[in-house]
Amino acid sequence: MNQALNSKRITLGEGGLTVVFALTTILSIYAAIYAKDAPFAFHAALAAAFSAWAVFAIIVRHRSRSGLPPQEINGAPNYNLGPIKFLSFMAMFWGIAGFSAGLYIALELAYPGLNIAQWVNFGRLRPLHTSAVIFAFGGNVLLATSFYVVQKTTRARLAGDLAPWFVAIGYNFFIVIAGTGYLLGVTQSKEYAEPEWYADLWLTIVWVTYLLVFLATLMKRKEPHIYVANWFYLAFIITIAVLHLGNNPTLPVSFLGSKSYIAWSGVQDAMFQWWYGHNAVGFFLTAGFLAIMYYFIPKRAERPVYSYRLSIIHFWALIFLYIWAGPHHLHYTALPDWTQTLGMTFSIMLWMPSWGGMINGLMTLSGAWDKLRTDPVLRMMVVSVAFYGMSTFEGPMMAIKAVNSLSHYTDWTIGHVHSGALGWVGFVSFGALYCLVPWVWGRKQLYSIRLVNWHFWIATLGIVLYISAMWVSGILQGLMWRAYTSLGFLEYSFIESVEAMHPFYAIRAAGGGLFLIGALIMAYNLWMTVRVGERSEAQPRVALQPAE
Ligand code: HEM
Ligand code: HEM
Ligand SMILES: [Cu+2]
Repeated sequence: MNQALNSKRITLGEGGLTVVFALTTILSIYAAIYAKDAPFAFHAALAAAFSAWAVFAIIVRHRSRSGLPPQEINGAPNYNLGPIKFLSFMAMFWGIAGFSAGLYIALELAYPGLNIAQWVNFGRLRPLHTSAVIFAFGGNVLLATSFYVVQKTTRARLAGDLAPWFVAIGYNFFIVIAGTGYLLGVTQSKEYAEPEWYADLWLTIVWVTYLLVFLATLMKRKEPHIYVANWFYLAFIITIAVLHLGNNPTLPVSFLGSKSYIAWSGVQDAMFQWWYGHNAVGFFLTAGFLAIMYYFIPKRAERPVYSYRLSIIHFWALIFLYIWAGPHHLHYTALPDWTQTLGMTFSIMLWMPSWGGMINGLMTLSGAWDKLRTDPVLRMMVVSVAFYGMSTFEGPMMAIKAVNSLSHYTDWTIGHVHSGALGWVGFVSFGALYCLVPWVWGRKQLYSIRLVNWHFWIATLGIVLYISAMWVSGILQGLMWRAYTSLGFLEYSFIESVEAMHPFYAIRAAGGGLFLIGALIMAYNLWMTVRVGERSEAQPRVALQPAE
C-alpha cells in the first residue's frame, strides 16, 4: 500500500541523475563553444546531446511508470532483463562493426591502395578495430552476461533502478566517444588505452558504478554461496578499474582540448603500459570470459562443473601470476634485464593455471560428449576452450626470451592474438549469446540450429586460415630479418620481407571475411529468434525458464 502511494515519488536516482545530466548538458555546450580543437568540440557536442537525451529519457520514464518494479513476484525473483537485452544487441552490433574494420585493415595490409582517406587509413582504423572488438564487442558481452549470471546465481534482482541502465548506456557512450575520436585522429598512443583523458574520466565513473551494481547485487543474494563465475567477474571488474587508473594519469594540455601527456616517463611508462596491456588480456579477455565459460558450459551441457575445487585453485593462481607477466612484452628493451626474466618466469608458470581452466571447462562435458554432435552452440563453446588452451600454451612459449627474439615484431604475435581473440573470446561469446538471447527474450529456442552449424563451420575455417597464414608469415618474417650472408651482410632488405608477406595477407583477409560472414549469419539468426518468437507469443504458452 505504502509502495503504491509512494510509487510516483521521484526517487533519489531519478532526481539526482536529472540534475547531474542537466548540468552536464550546459557545461558541454559551453565546452563545445570554447573548445581548443575541433574533435573536442565535436565530443562536447555529443556529450551535450547525450546528456539532454538522458534528462528527457528519465523524465519520460518517470511519467510512464506506475511504481518501481518489485524485487520479487509470487516469491520468485523479478529479474531485470532490459539492460541485458540492450547490451546483447549492442554486442552483436559492435561485433559486426569491429570484424568489418578488421577485415578492412587486413585488406589494407594486402592491398595498400585501400588507404584512400586519412580517416580510414591503417593507423586510425587499427585502434578502431582493436577497441571495437575487445571493448565494444567483448565488453558488451561481458556486461550482458555478468548482469544475467549475477542475478541468476544469487536469485536476486539486479541492484539499483537506473544504475544498470546508466552502466549499459554510459559504457556504450564511452565507446562512441573513443571510436569517433580515433577516426578524427584523437589518441594518447597507448595500445588498447588510446582514448584521451576526458573519455577515460567518463569510463571511470561508469566502471565504478558497474562495480557497485555488481557488489550490491551480490550482497543482497538469496543464495548463500557465491558461484565461481561471480569470482571471475569480480576479479575482472576490480582489476580493470585498477589497470585503467594506473595507465591513464595524464595531464591535459588545456582544459578544453583533447590532447594530454602521461605522467609516467621513459621506460616506466612502457612498464605501466604493458602491465596494463598484458592484464587487459588476463582480466578482460581471460578472467571475464572464463566467468562466461563457468556459467554457460555447465548450463548448456546440463552437467555440474567438473571440479569446483580446481576452479578455485586455478582462479587464485591465475590472478596472482598474471599480474607479474607484463614484461614479456618488453623483452630486449631498456627495461632492466631481471624484470624481463621475472616476466618470462611468471609467464611460463601461467601455463598451469590456464590449463587448469581449460581442463575444467572441457571435462565438464564428461558424460555429455554426445551433445557435441547435436548441439553446435555447445560445440562452439567447447572449441573456444580448446583455443584458449592453445593460445595459453603458445603465450608462455613466446614469453621465453629466445623464442621472443624470433617472434617479436612479426605476424606470429598477430596469429597468437587472433587464436585467442577469434577462437577463444569470439567463440565463447557467440556461444553465450546463442544461449542468452532466447533466455532473456523468453523464447523456447533459437530460430535455427542449422544456421548455428553453418556459422560454426564457416567461422572455424576462417580462424584456421587466419592463424595458419600468420604462423607461416610470422616465422618467415623472423627468419628473413635475421638471415645473414657468408660475408656478414643482411641477406634480405626489409621491403623483400614485406613483399613475401603478400600471399599470407590475402589468405588472412579471406579468413577474416569468413569469420565476418559467420557473424552476419548469427545476427540474422538472433534477430529472427526474437522476431519469430514474438509472433508465437500470441498463443498462450508458459514462458520457459532455464533450469536453475
Ligand atoms: C574478422 C575478423 C578479424 C580480422 C580480419 C582481424 C584483422 C586484424 C588485423 C589485420 C590486425 C592488424 C595486424 C597488424 O598490425 O599486422 C589486427 C589486430 C588486432 N586484432 Fe584483429 N581481426 C579480427 C578479429 C578480431 C577479434 C574478434 C579480436 C578480439 C576479440 C581482435 C583483436 C585484435 C588485436 C588485439 C589486435 C592487435 C594485435 C597486436 O597489436 O599485436 N581481432 N586484427
Ligand atoms: C598464459 C597465457 C598467455 C601468455 C603467457 C601470453 C604471452 C604473450 C606474449 C609473450 C606475447 C608477445 C609479446 C611480444 O613479443 O610483443 C603476447 C602477445 C599478445 N597476447 Fe598473449 N599470452 C597469453 C594468452 C593470451 C590470450 C588468451 C590472449 C587473447 C585472448 C592473448 C592476447 C595477446 C595479445 C592481444 C597480444 C599482443 C599484444 C600487443 O603487442 O599488442 N594472449 N602474449
Ligand atoms: Cu602479455
